[in-house]
Amino acid sequence: MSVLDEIIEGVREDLAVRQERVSLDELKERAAKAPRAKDGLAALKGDSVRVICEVKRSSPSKGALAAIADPAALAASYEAGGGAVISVLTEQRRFGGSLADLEAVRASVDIPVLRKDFMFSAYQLWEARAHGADIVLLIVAALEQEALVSLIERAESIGLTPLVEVHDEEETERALDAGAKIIGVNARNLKTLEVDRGNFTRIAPEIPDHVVKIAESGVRGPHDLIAYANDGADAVLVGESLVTGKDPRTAVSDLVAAGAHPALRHGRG
Ligand SMILES: O=C(O)c1ccccc1NCC(=O)[C@H](O)[C@H](O)COP(=O)(O)O
Repeated sequence: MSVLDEIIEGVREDLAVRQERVSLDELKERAAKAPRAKDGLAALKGDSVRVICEVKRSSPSKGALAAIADPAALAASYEAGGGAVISVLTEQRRFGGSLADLEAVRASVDIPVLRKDFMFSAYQLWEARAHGADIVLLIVAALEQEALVSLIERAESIGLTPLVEVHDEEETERALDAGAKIIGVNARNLKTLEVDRGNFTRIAPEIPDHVVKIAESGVRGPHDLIAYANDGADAVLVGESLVTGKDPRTAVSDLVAAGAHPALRHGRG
């Protein structure tokens, strides 16, 4: 079984428990009371390279990364550093996250919040909205085409912005066929868990200009952001280097400053 299949099996089991406790109708009621969703698309494209900052305690590739006792405080420091979006990993077994983290982060920042999880059902989208998410991740490798199309439509219909994640050219074609407006190219191979930043270099030219391009994984500092930006990234998604560093606010502001350099402005905005 692949790592992705293993993760999804655990997510299905945990989801079944939550579905026993909270009905879809209850979730919809909570979602109706949640503050209006923020515009994820607008936050991710502009005349500088945007930085998506992740709350990530652990990962299948690295194990424990950081305890993160107060995800709200971490998110606030990301926002203070100039982050454009906060990504909250809500998967529990391998990443140590939760919907409580999502809710705490939502309450602590004004910028859009991404629920980063392994989504395959409308119930999870309603959960995301009910707990304050503005953006949701949809991983092409985890979804049949019909499900991908339907989840994109459903997400948009409830006010969420879908970020569609791909790993290769075939998945990119599927994402475009499904109508994705934001595509994240993940440098992390889901079979080997190795990071190859060249993935973005190879795949970005396949993505039309009107689609927002996000380079995910493997950003260790400004030099990686600049390399991704030179290959056409509108935004980068950064986890490990921020949660393992000493000063997340400064690390984010260094990335944001690099992304605002006039030399990177060509074709942006
Ligand atoms: O991080 C992992 O090991 C991982 C394994 C399997 C599926 C997804 C995984 N990570 C999720 C992500 O996409 C990253 O958290 C995100 O892109 C940030 O990457 P990084 O800056 O390298 O932590």
